[in-house]
Amino acid sequence: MTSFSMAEPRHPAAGSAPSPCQDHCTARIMALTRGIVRLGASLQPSCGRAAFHPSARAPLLLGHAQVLLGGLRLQHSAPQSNKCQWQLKEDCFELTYGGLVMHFDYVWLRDHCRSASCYNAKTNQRNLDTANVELTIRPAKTRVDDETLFLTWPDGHITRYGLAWLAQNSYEGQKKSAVQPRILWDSDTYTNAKISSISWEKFMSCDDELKNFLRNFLLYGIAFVDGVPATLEDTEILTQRVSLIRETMYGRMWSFTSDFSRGDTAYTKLALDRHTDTSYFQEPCGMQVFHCLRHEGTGGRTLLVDGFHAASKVLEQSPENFELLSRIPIKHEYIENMRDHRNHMIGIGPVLNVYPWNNEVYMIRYNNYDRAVINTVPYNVVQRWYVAHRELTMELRKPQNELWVKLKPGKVLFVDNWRVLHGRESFTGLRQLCGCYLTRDDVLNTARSLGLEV
Ligand SMILES: C[N+](C)(C)CCCC[C@H](N)C(=O)O
Ligand SMILES: O=C(O)CCC(=O)C(=O)O
Ligand SMILES: [Fe+2]
Repeated sequence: MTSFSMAEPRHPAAGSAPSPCQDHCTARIMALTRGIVRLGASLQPSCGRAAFHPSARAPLLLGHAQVLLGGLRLQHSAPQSNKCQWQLKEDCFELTYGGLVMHFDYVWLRDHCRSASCYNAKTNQRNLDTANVELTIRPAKTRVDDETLFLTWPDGHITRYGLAWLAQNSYEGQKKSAVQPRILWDSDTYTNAKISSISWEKFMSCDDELKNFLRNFLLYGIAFVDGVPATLEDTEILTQRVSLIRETMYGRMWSFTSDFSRGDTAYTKLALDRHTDTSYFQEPCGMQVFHCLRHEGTGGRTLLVDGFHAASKVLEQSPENFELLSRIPIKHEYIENMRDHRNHMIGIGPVLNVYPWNNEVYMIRYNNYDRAVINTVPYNVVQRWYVAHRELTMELRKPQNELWVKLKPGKVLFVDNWRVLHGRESFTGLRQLCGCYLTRDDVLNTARSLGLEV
């Protein structure tokens, strides 16, 4: 399944300036239109910007395009060049470019005009009032040159679209690629990947190292920093290099031990089965940071399991169970009576949250402790949901999927709480853990600012 495999990283929008790989791409497109690129032949670009060519990102479309190009019946259209063909269809504008057949709704085209009066390029915001676009609008005139489509609208306004821009922003060009590239893992594959921990000094001082750290964190959903001074303050400084801290009812930075100071099993010495945290938030916390400041005793190892890997197995084995887990809304709840007030949190959403256009899982909400009463579906659906939930649980519990680590003072663990489940072994003795939750948007923002395409 494409959505679960490691997809090509996304590339920045190609500008209109010719890129060094353009000739290379053009040659391939010409080859394609002549039908001499074999199905399955790799279109991997030989230069970094070749993703401007849509089929470089979606080589699977190649064979499809060959067939279609061979049998295209063109109406109201003019072949503009070897690599681009278009036709004004009744309900959409059809564009074939770089081996990709795309369909654009006419209102969409008017709405996405990037002219100075319709779009503010300084703020990257739309100026055009979409509500003023006639819903039956059609272009009065169409022209395509090598790299640009020109549409003249009935009122005379002209929109220019880069063909590469259209390819990149079309449904067809987008649906096969993962929004968030990832490498699914079990214990062996993660261990064999030998992702080295980054040292605290490098993490704090070198942007390239931080970028590398974030790349791995986003690909695997976990990452470690070593040699961090074992204090809450230093842990806080560390995390702020990556993101804003997400404050919750547990505080901003938290530090906890088995004193049952809060009404939750986390604050005991008991084992905790694999789970995601804050499933009882409408938007569960994106990332979690753990730093074990001290442990004098036995046990207490941390368990990590790749939830996306387990979900991909369910999809492979029984799509109907995957579907149930991604459709049925489930409630999670946190009820805590504090001395002077009460916390009551409710989060509702499916166990597997997927993007509908590519079935890519972007968030798993799995916490059997905090799952609330199911009353959102009738009993016969509940039955099927339990079957699906069981299958996912079995996957999550396979010993080969369990990565066990012992957190020690100095070793900080980052967990993508939308993906990787954590748990812990029971323990004896004094054990103190500190950490915080991070705002997912800010982690991704930092990653993008360092040049990562996520
Ligand atoms: C991390 N910290 C100790 C502060 C909170 C633990 C929260 C535990 C809760 N059952 C959940 O899974 O969300
Ligand atoms: O004690 C631990 O290692 C983790 C406990 C836990 O699940 C949590 O704090 O979210
Ligand atoms: Fe937890």
